[in-house]
Amino acid sequence: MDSEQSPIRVALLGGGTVGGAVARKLTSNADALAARVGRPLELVGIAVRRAGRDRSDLGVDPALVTTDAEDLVARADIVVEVIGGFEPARSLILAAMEHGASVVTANKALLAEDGPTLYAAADAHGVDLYYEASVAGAIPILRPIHESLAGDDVRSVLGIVNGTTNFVLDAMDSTGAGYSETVERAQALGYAEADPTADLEGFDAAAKAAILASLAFHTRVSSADVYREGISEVSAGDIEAAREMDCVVKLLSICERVPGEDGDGVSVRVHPAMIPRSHPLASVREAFNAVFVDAAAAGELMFYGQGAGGDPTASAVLGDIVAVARHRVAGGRGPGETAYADLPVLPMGDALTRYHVSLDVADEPGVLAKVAAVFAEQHVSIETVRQQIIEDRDDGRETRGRAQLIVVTHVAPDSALAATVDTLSALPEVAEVTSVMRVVGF
Ligand SMILES: NC(=O)C1=CN([C@@H]2O[C@H](COP(=O)(O)OP(=O)(O)OC[C@H]3O[C@@H](n4cnc5c(N)ncnc54)[C@H](O)[C@@H]3O)[C@@H](O)[C@H]2O)C=CC1
Ligand SMILES: N[C@@H](CC=O)C(=O)O
Ligand code: NA
Repeated sequence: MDSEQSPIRVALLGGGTVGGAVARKLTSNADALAARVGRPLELVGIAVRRAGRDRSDLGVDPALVTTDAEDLVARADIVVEVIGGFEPARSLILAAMEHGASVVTANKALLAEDGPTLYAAADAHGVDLYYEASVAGAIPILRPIHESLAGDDVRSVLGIVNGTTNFVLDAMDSTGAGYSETVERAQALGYAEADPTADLEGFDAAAKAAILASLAFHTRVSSADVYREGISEVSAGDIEAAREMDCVVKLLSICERVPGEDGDGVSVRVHPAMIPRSHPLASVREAFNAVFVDAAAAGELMFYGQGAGGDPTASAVLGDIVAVARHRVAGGRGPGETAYADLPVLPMGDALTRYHVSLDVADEPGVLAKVAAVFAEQHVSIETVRQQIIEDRDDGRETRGRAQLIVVTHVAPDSALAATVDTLSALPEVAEVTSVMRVVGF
């Protein structure tokens, strides 16, 4: 039992982008934090991977820096895990809980893979597990869903939850900057994960979608359940096609509760999509994030802010530290996992989506009818179709006998749309399917 005057001991695992910012704010804002908690927070150590590096950037007594994370977790009331990845993060979190420490983590990859194990350990040892920083950085989104909306029924969560990919797509659209140079800038600014593949291939956004869906629908959703496409296949042609439609391309995380005759299911997916420039998500620039939540009684709610970077992420981590420290002072714990609904996660093929398809076709009689027939065979209804003659790129003269067809569909099962594109690609009249992109928000 903590005594009334003794400080609450905080151990920090990881002193990188997020850990460094947390260490600096814990130290520089110590008095205000103590007043908010009702007891001082004492930083008892920072575990790092390698000894001997100059860690003056952390702004703490160098004696606090250690490579012995196992020893550190045994000496803390609150353990803050900002190492990332699966191991040793998972073992250290479990060890911390065994020692009776509450855990604050920003580790979406681990939570989305193994959240139930962490929650079970928190229950078994009567401690808190808080992770607001793991989704959309500084934006308060998990506690609003888990606590503020606990009396409502969430119908959908739609958002931009990866700063790196938004930064890259935004730069490609607005400045025409190249893909690789923009990724390097995102890394230098501390947005990208250590391995940017996690960002660029959508793994980071998929982990966040799994966490959001689990909380929103009271159902266990893991990263493996999430349909995922990243942005590495998004070409300058796709960005241009979007611009011609007065749209932008965004990497969206979409979590929906889908009513069904045999009971509801959930659809959880991450993929690039075209959205109209007039849509509020289109104005989310650089590394910013935004999340829309639609709940039965509340209606639509929008959350916007910085989703990545040291200080913004530290804001969410510190909020969690204060929350769990207050529980220590008052006694008791915050809410645990609610997975009672146990809804099935539906396959991507069943998701209802819309496609934008650009085709380079032979400009001959009957081609449009043949293309339309492929859509009809799959029961995909066409909303708009536009044809333009393809011009010679060098001298602006028309290229004889070729045209571009741009088709936007109505909503249909994703499997039917995918099959339509496969069949179109094999048509002799179709020289090339130049762009395929899902469309959201029209
Ligand atoms: N950077 C960001 O904008 C955000 C990061 N996150 C999450 O926060 C966590 C940390 O991310 P960053 O600070 O960006 O990573 P980082 O790579 O900058 O820092 C990780 C730190 O962990 C330390 N570390 C690695 N292995 C260790 C070990 N075995 N023992 C002790 N320390 C070890 C490293 O030395 C480094 O100081 C990750 O889970 C990440 O997904 C969440 C939201 C935003
Ligand atoms: N790499 C992530 C950091 C936050 O989670 C991102 O780019 O959003
Ligand atoms: Na957050």
